[in-house]
Amino acid sequence: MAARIMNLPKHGLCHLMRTSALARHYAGSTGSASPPQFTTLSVDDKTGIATLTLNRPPANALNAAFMGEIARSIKELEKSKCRGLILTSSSERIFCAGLDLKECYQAEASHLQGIWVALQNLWHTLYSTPLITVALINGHTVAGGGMLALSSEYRIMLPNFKIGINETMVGLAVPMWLIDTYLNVIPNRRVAEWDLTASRIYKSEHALKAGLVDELAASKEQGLERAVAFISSYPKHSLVARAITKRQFREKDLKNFEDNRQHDLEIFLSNIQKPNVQSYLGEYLESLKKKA
Ligand SMILES: CC/C=C\C/C=C\CCC/C=C/CC(=O)SCCNC(=O)CCNC(=O)[C@H](O)C(C)(C)COP(=O)(O)OP(=O)(O)OC[C@H]1O[C@@H](n2cnc3c(N)ncnc32)[C@H](O)[C@@H]1OP(=O)(O)O
Repeated sequence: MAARIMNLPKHGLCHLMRTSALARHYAGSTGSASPPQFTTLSVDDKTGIATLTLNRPPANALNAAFMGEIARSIKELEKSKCRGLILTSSSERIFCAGLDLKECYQAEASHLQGIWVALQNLWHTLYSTPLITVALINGHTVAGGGMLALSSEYRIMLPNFKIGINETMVGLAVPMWLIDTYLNVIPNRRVAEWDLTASRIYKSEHALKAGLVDELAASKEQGLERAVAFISSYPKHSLVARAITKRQFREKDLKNFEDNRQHDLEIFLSNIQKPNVQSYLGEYLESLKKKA
């Protein structure tokens, strides 16, 4: 792929800013002059396809800064009239392990609020984007990581990894906007209800059979080729009509979310601060450490 890291394309399909200009833009929108820290973004000039690589070792766990960075990149790509976006990970084992649980444990309410608002914004940005979105799931992806994959339009996964939404296992309810996102992929309500109440985690091969992912690829390289083929299958002249159609499919879910945004935040803050949830989180974090 003739990709360049944050460089100006020749043909005008993508009008991305150079890195320094992007940094100035971030400064304007966030009050911070720092350039992207946890992601790399490359754009193929010829295809107009961007690849956003998640790079927050060891697990691409989502904190507010990381989520803000992903959402801002998507917004930039929209403005640049890029055609499609491939989300992938720099790790060979983990696509995304969901929220950074270390930051959810014994944290100040204001910090927890920042995390949840960033998660809400990221979901809204990804779920509503007119870009053609593909998650190239080259590692485990659970909880908030599952959200990233399921909010994309097409999922290509490498073998022998795990995917799913395991919030009830962490002791918390799945928010309605994530249920809607799940139903958009697995429309069988009984299966979706069972999966989400039971915190069901699928292995890649089973996820393909269940329709949770669309394709398996033998390697990241093959997955990238397949992702480009999927995005390129939409002719240029249909992109606007395509985006409007996508929006119409997702509009009800987006409106439900907007109507309940504040309530959703309050539920999260109340649940996450409960002593039993915090105590479970502490044990869960210990169990993750012991694995190492
Ligand atoms: C708090 C929940 C709140 C609300 C939920 C309500 C609504 C849901 C809406 C969507 C939002 C979701 C919330 C979440 O995302 S909660 C996050 C839940 N995540 C998990 O349960 C994943 C836990 N991790 C794993 O299961 C495995 O790590 C994984 C399968 C991803 C990879 O396994 P592998 O064996 O390859 O690696 P590990 O050795 O386990 O991990 C490597 C290092 O990464 C650290 N790690 C892993 N996950 C997290 C995490 N979520 N946060 C912070 N750190 C994480 C792990 O400790 C290892 O670190 P080191 O020991 O190497 O330092």
